[in-house]
Amino acid sequence: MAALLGCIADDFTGGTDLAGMLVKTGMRTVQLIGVPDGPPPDDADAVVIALKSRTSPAEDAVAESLAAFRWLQQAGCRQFYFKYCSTFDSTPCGNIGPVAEALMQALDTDFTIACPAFPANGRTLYKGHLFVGDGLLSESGMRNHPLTPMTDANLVRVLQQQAQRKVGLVDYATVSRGHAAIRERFTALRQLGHGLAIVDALSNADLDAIGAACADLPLVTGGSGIALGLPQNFRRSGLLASNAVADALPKTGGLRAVISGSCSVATQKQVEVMRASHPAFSIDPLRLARGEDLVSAALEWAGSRMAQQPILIYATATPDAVRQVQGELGVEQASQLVEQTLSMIARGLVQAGVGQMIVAGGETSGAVVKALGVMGLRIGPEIDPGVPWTSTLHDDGTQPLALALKSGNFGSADFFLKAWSTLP
Ligand SMILES: Nc1ncnc2c1ncn2[C@@H]1O[C@H](COP(=O)(O)OP(=O)(O)O)[C@@H](O)[C@H]1O
Ligand SMILES: O=C(O)[C@@H](O)C(=O)COP(=O)(O)O
Repeated sequence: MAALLGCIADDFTGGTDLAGMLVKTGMRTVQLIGVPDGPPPDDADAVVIALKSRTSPAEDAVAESLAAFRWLQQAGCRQFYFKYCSTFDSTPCGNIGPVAEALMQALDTDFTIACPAFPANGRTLYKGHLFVGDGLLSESGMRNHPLTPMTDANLVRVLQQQAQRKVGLVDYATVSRGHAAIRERFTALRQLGHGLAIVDALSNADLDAIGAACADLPLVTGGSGIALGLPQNFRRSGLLASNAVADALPKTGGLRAVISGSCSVATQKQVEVMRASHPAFSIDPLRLARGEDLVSAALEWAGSRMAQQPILIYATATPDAVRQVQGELGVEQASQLVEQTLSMIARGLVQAGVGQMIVAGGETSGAVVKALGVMGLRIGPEIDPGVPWTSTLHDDGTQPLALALKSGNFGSADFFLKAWSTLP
């Protein structure tokens, strides 16, 4: 049977976050890296196409997202999902609005929602304002993000700056009254000429109600949270089995390594914790810019060390250090140098016997996964909310690798240490 839900994720960690959420709710889910050439898998209830488009210019993000959409449409999907970050990460030019509107046009629909809420990870929305933990988005570590600094927590305003259509709000007073009230508000907003609506949400119960209200929307957009409520719609219409077990992974072996190019607050703590007890190698972008071969140096350093215990290779740095590097090299060049270096190191590590790897950072994961020639990911058990283990799929017979793509801001402080124990 054809897949039911067709998803387009704007980065690779976001893709596994969404795919993990769908798997937890009993949908058999496959994540594909980029738009595939071949036919769709015939045993998936949901397909996530992961792009690396979050920081691309809007025209490129739109073109890639439309190509993914067409493939998913041909695969027979009945509803479409545009997944972006739970902290609404977008560059100052912003491509969440343009991609959402291009997909609306392709689907010939005049209304969709935008809801990045993910309460299990502390992302809640109230009166259109996004909170990260106890504070506003604009007061969180996201204000210092190297590529997508978020300095305004009012998402109605942020999305309106990126969109042509009018952006409205489904506020908490409505959401707390349940799915029928939410649906009525959709109708009212439509009649008032709004094409997009930010939706408040504080809890998983709110996400269930929002999901139910979205049953007839051809397109939903959001973080991974609102995926919680969608599978139930397919069950109600008899399209999805009620108790599918969807997170089985093959056993893998091999050496263990962590690659981190994320400078987010959670990753900084995780790097600090791992460095205290495990071998760690730091990548300095200014040394890279001077032409030093840190790929060979890191691989040589890793050599015998990783036979003993998991190793860490990281470019993770404080906001001040990142600002200094970006001041000298420029934002683009700094991130490209780091991403390219980490992905070449990842490839070298796999060639040297690493079979289980954690990659921290969305852009970083995109670069690494591409360098490893991964075609798709099977989704396995969750390590922490939003981060599942996955197993790589290759089209050239390469052995699968156990890979965890960790979003910058997800995971407990000991994530890099404890994750191995949840591997099958
Ligand atoms: N020390 C550094 N200086 C400048 N840029 C860096 C440094 N370390 C990492 N970066 C870049 O910062 C970006 C972090 O983004 P990403 O990998 O998406 O992490 P996150 O998931 O935390 O957002 C990447 O492009 C990475 O190459
Ligand atoms: O929704 C989320 O927060 C994540 O799934 C996500 O997209 C994180 O992106 P990065 O922080 O760039 O890893």
